[in-house]
Amino acid sequence: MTIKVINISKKYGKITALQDVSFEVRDGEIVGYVGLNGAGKTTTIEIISGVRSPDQGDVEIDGHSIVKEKRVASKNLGWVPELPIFEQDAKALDYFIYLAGFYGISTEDARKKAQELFSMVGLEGREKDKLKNYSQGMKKRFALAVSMLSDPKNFLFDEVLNGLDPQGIAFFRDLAIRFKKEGKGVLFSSHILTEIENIADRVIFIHKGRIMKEMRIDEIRNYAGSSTVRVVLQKPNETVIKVVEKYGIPRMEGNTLYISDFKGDMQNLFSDLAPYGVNEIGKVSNNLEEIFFKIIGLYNQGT
Ligand SMILES: Nc1ncnc2c1ncn2[C@@H]1O[C@H](COP(=O)(O)OP(=O)(O)OP(=O)(O)O)[C@@H](O)[C@H]1O
Repeated sequence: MTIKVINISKKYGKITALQDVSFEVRDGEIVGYVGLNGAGKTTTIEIISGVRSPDQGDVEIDGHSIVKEKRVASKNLGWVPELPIFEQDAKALDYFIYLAGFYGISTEDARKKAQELFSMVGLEGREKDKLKNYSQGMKKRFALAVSMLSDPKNFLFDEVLNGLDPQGIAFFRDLAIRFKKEGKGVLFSSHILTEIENIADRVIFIHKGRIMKEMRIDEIRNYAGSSTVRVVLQKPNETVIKVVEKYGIPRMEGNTLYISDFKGDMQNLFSDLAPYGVNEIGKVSNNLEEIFFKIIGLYNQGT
């Protein structure tokens, strides 16, 4: 177990940003943290990283409390913020060496580390540029290099793909996969489910500060791959459900019948439903965005 979020809550004045949020990110696992803008992702990540305090609850990083043992706990944590802001007039390399000082790394060792890490994040040749002149993508790469100073076992990527070019997106995705292979844990937040579908092992859905659901990626894929049939009936009654049970998992909403995980023949279904007057019949796709909306309760169509 690596990152353990235990019942954290956070309010900003009257706004409840987080309410009783708990989850884990284990070794060698990429966990997607998905929610709409304002759902509470950044607040969660800032609390895990120790830059923000929870009103209640705690986070353990490899068994160390971020609230009570911040120094030890945060040593094993690398954090790439959503919008790294480096307005310093300082040159990237100088600032990197300065920050390395906080980790007890000497200037000489920091220079060596810089060579390795600037090249690793694709910033070689740009060491002498001023940070304020870096592009957003470069700032993210720089934040990543800084986050790797203590060679942490756990990473927090907050909307890291946002605003990146395709090369930058591929870079951060590949990196997350590499970390996973090295047995590290990665929490990867995003407001777009498809963005993390190909890399995450599990997805945690957050909405209005609460965890709505946790799903393994294969469960999400199965869900997306299964089809749902939607039938609008003229004269439905309570016997309909029994009649269509053999086709999948039925559910009535007013005059509309939904059969999720549909297996069978549409013609046969049509005949079986004929006595109830079929107005409309058809398959509904379950794309990832629909699944997302369904899970967070903003969408009632389909299953
Ligand atoms: N410093 C703050 N002061 C007051 N309210 C805040 C502050 N930071 C966040 N909030 C509010 O807390 C809620 C959660 O915000 P948060 O930034 O954690 O969401 P998010 O999921 O990261 O959103 P986004 O995808 O837009 O970054 C929102 O309602 C937001 O307006």
